[in-house]
Amino acid sequence: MSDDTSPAADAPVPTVSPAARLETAAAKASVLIEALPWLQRFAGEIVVIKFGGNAMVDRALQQAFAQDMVFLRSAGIRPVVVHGGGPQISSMLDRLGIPSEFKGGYRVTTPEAMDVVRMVLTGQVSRELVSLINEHGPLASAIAGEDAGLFGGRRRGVEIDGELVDIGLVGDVVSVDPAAVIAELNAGRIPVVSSIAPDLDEPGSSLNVNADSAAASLAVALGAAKLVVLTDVAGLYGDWPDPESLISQIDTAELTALLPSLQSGMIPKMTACLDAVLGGVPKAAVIDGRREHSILLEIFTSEGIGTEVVPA
Ligand SMILES: Nc1ncnc2c1ncn2[C@@H]1O[C@H](COP(=O)(O)OP(=O)(O)O)[C@@H](O)[C@H]1O
Ligand SMILES: CC(=O)N[C@@H](CCC(=O)OP(=O)(O)O)C(=O)O
Repeated sequence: MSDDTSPAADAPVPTVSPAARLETAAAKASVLIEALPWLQRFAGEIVVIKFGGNAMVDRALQQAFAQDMVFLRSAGIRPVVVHGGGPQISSMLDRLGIPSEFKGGYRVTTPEAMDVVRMVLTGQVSRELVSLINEHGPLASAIAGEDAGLFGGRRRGVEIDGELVDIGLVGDVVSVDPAAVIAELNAGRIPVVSSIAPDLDEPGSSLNVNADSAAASLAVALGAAKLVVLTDVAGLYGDWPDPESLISQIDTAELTALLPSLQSGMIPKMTACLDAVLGGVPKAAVIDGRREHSILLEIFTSEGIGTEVVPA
């Protein structure tokens, strides 16, 4: 008797021994069992995940990320995605011939650049992520920080060599009304949030907010159990770029002391983790988004991966 799934008569005979197959099956079972305390710990909890622009440029990584979000949702966790898009914004500004530079890890944002930031984050990056997640079911919905009063922002400069430097339409999130995100979560959806905030001091104008910082503000407002930041390095290096200096755990006091020595994109990222944990989120982790399914390893295994920030 034969059906569609039976091997063809001339198919090669599998060479794996029954003992090896049992061993593989046992290893798979032990991975599932290792996940049990973490499934129990995070059941029903909100986890805010920041998906960084540099980890998003690869299509296969984006697809794996979308699958992971659906996995978390199906396992009873409530993921909220905050996405970046720095490289995508830079590439569009380049194509349009609009000059762009970073100061202290933040993009100097002119009104012309701000239009591009909004277009790329809400019209391109967010849409792509929503459609990838929705390949697995009608789960994801996009929310911009400008929608339904989600974020309120205030302009900020950056301190360089002790001097406050103006970087244009760049802001911090100073108020969060998470009602729209909670409504989506309660409807069983995976909210996908873009980091733009209306300027509270300039009605009608919006601010470019670093996505790490927006993710931290949202995690605090939602009372998230964890903030996970996916990026394009293994984690925080104490002595960048010495590969031996990867830090696996750091507390808020140690991080506060280390912060002034950090460079470029790590400044907003580690400030975000610090603010999240000081704001009551029990743990924040920076992990390597270049490794497929790294978020599952971070949430469901005892060791975790990358750099974990914990209260002092
Ligand atoms: N101490 C450090 N540890 C790790 N990465 C660092 C450090 N200092 C600077 N970096 C740089 O920060 C980058 C991550 O920031 P960024 O490019 O803004 O990431 P993302 O797009 O994920 O937000 C890394 O690729 C690395 O080049
Ligand atoms: C003020 C500021 O720098 N905003 C960022 C917003 C996007 C972002 O944060 O993207 P990543 O997470 O990929 O870096 C920018 O314009 O690039």
